Amino acid sequence: MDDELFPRPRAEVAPGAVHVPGWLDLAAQRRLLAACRTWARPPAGLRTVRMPTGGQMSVRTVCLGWHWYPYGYARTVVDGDGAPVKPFPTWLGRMAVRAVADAYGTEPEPAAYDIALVNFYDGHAKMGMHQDADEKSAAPVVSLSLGDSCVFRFGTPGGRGRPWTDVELRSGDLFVFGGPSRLAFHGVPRTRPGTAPAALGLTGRLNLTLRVSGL
Ligand SMILES: O=C(O)CCC(=O)C(=O)O
Ligand SMILES: [Fe+2]
Repeated sequence: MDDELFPRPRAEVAPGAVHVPGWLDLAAQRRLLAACRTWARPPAGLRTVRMPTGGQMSVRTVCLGWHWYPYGYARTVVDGDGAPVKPFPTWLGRMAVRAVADAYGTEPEPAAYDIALVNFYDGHAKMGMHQDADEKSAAPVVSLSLGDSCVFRFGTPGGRGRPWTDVELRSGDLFVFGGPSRLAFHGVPRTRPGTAPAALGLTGRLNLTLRVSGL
């Protein structure tokens, strides 16, 4: 976006992990938010994920293309209402390809993006350090953020502990992680409630990760 008081530069946080601030302008954020609201509706809508350990995740999630559950992918909501997962739209796949090219400064290369995980964070939600490792493809993960800012903690593939870099992700920001960082541990220790752009009309934070299943 061009209305930042101080422009935030594109930054390579780790090899293959690139933060592109303000990649989506307000109009694009609004369109994406409207789509998320549609996807959140049942059947196969927003749900709370229960972990095999008995706890539950504090984010609420809806999936497109493939349904993620701990720890795998299915075509139906196997740990919820059993409905078929909503389709992954072709426009979202084109957006993912463009995002990777913009982040890496390369020509767009066709890639079969076929999964979106949409996570909703209320003011208390967070996400522990984890790897996105249930995909068979090594294609980069594309992350788009809407609404409240958050602290996005980006570590290494070696383990969930330090070293890591804390990046502030704001509404409209893009973060791509691939190559040597594809399996880096990452998480969201906190969001910053009340920081969403007023004109967006979202209380809380949404994050979409777009992935290639390789399935
Ligand atoms: O909310 C974020 O920025 C990260 C989400 C994430 O890591 C995931 O969905 O696997
Ligand atoms: Fe993740």
